[in-house]
Amino acid sequence: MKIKNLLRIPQSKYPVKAILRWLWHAWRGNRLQAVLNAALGLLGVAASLMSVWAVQNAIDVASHVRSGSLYAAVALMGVFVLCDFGVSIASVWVRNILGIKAQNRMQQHMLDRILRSEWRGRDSMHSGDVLNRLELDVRTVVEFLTETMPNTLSVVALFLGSFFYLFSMDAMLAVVIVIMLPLFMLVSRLYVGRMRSLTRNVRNCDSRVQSVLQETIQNRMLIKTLEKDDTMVERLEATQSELRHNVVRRTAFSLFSSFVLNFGFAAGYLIAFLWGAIRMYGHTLSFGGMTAFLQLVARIQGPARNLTKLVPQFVSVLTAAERLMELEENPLEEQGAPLHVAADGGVGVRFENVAYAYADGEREIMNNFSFDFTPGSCTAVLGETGTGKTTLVRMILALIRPDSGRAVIYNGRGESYQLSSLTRCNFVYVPQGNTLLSGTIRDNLRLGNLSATDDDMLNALHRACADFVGELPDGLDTVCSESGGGLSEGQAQRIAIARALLRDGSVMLFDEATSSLDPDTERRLLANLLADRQRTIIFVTHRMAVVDYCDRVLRMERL
Ligand SMILES: Nc1ncnc2c1ncn2[C@@H]1O[C@H](COP(=O)(O)OP(=O)(O)OP(=O)(O)O)[C@@H](O)[C@H]1O
Repeated sequence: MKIKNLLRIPQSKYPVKAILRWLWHAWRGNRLQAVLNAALGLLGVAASLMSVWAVQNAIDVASHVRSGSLYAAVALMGVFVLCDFGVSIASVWVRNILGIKAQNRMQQHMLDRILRSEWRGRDSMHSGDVLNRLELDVRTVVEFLTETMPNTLSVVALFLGSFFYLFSMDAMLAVVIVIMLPLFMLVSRLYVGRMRSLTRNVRNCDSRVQSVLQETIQNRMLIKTLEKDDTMVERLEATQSELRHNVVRRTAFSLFSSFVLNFGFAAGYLIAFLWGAIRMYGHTLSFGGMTAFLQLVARIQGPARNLTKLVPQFVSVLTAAERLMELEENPLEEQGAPLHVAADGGVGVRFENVAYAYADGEREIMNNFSFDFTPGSCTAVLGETGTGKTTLVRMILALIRPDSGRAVIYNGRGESYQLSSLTRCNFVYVPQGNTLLSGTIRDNLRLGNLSATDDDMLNALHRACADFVGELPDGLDTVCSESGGGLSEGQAQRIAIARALLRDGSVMLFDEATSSLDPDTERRLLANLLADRQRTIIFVTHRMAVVDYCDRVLRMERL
């Protein structure tokens, strides 16, 4: 690889200033741990510097340069060693216990932010990528904020302390070190730029590997039936090989940089040694002084080495923060108290001249669309595939917004409100397919209403024609695996309907919600649902049996 190529700095998405501002906000949530770590680090520095002095003192006493008790001098050395032990035990405790708390807090914050943001009809990132960011990038950022940064403080303090000690012994050498600092800054700037892009590539590839793994595991039954086990393993190998390639490039650059750095350190130590030896030869430095001098040079090189080790960590955190900032790119939905529309005289939904096209879509899905789902009505929404039925449901639930025109929820009192995330509380929605989560049936039903009693749940299950739950050996406590595993599609669908019925909304929205039911169960379910005519009902369906139960039909046409 050409050295010129190694040093090339590519552009990054966010300016460093914006990333640092983001990190500063994140740090404010983890102050306690960071401050504790910093305090422990500084105590460690104090103990370390005192032990340099104690060693010099003991050697000077032993070589009669200074008077005093040798035993007391060695005992003092012991005390500082013990202090060092104490500090390191305390910092392991703080790191492990408070560290996991800080990580959990940041994960919760990020998840909350993702859930509250706008969705716009399609996720821009693969869920495997999002998970990878929530696990690894959160860990990198938290470790940096709560460990690396406070440790940097102590490393800098140790560096400065040693520097002034050295200055008092040999001003000339200390000044030479200061002169070298700008050179170090320049080299590290080049290094950071290049390393950032290499790290970004590695992290992106790692996300892709996780995405392939997750999708394969999630769909392993489908893959088995398509007999594509080998294809998926090959796909994993292809992404992994890309990851390996990027890791090799980063490692090559990292080794090259550390070779240059270590060469510099080794040369520095030899020069310092020669300098001290010449002074000792000329009797301007004692044996104890020479020992302390070499220890100090090592103690300056130690923190300087540590500072250079911080640079790759700094690079990693810039990359991790950037990837987390991308998770926060989607704007937040309107936040505030839910807007419950009073159900006096029933609640309806009205579309007035609505136009809509997906941002990345090729055509308009709605154009001058008007329809009134009047209070208490039961409407069947029909239409060929791709005509926009699901888009209509998304708009009612305010997951997407009209490009023009008005979509409102209103009641018999004449109050009307623009559909938004705040009006979502008025809807009871049963989506297509199996939407149960892992946990017991009770856990799933509680998602509909956290305060529902067992009686409420059994009542809702009865209305959803899911009385079979009562006959299961564990009843409501029956455990389902992911996506309602252990239940048939039709059983899972009816539990999902019961879950929706437990929600207290005035408008019920069913998106192909009876597709897995046999005709008899479907008829009983529809009769139960329509017995409650206080609610407005919207069925998106292809099934004629459903249409027979509805009093109105909305036919969606392809534009
Ligand atoms: N997130 C999206 N981005 C871009 N285009 C989309 C998006 N979601 C849907 N579409 C397009 O919008 C059109 C309407 O889709 P929609 O899902 O609303 O149809 P549908 O009537 O519900 O179809 P089906 O009966 O097959 O469920 C389709 O042409 C589809 O390709």
